[in-house]
Amino acid sequence: MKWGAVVVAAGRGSRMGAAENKVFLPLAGRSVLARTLEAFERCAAVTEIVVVVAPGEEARAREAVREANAGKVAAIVPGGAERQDSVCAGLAALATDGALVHDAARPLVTPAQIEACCRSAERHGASALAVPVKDTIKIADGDGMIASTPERRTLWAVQTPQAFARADLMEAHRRAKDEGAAATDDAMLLERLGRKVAIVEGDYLNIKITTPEDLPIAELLLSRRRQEERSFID
Ligand SMILES: Nc1ccn([C@@H]2O[C@H](COP(=O)(O)OP(=O)(O)OP(=O)(O)O)[C@@H](O)[C@H]2O)c(=O)n1
Ligand SMILES: C[C@](O)(CO)[C@H](O)COP(=O)(O)O
Repeated sequence: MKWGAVVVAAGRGSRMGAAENKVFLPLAGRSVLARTLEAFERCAAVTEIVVVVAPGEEARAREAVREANAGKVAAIVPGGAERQDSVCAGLAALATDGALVHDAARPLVTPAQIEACCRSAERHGASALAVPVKDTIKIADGDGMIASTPERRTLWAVQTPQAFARADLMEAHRRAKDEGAAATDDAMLLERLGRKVAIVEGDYLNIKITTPEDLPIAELLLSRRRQEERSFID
């Protein structure tokens, strides 16, 4: 199957509290978006990338594409009010049968993880990168009291990329829109139709840049990764 990626970058980054969209903040000398695009550019399984940006941020996105030397970027399209709307806009511009969806705000994703999601989706129909939850999770009632404790061994913290047959995901988005269903990730849209999504175990380093402390952590992780790559070559 040919794989294309929708990289969604059209959020506001309100929890980051920066003066600009967090995906354009610098991370080890390049923007967060450029770092993310580099990973997809380097993944052999991906043939095409669509970047979804907030209207008015197209020029900044083009700059990130240049920084990343991302020749696979086929289109930069405007996103919508919610992440779900932005994914939908990206899917419409993608030409491949396979569709990966990824948050621009997860710049530490690796080409190997992207490839693993593609292979798992080819086998199972759809897949999502995730890690086992380490903490004990509580469900609270409306008064801030603990209501119950779900069995931890069944819990996974889901990340992106998530991989689908493009037609299946477009249909799931169409159904969700018609039925007024909102989802914080794309796997949820297939789940609600009773479709299976396979978990691909990723790693805890594929963090989402969400709040200010995430940026220095990502810098540290990137520099450690570079050191490891250098010592492997030496
Ligand atoms: N309308 C939206 C909202 C989010 N995103 C993208 O979806 C990813 C994950 O969303 P999140 O981390 O929540 O980003 P923001 O919405 O930008 O952050 P916040 O919720 O703090 O405003 C990000 O890459 C973001 O740019 C998007 O493309 N379009
Ligand atoms: C898709 C996602 O990154 C999976 O962890 C996450 O759900 C995005 O959520 P957010 O509310 O947009 O931060």
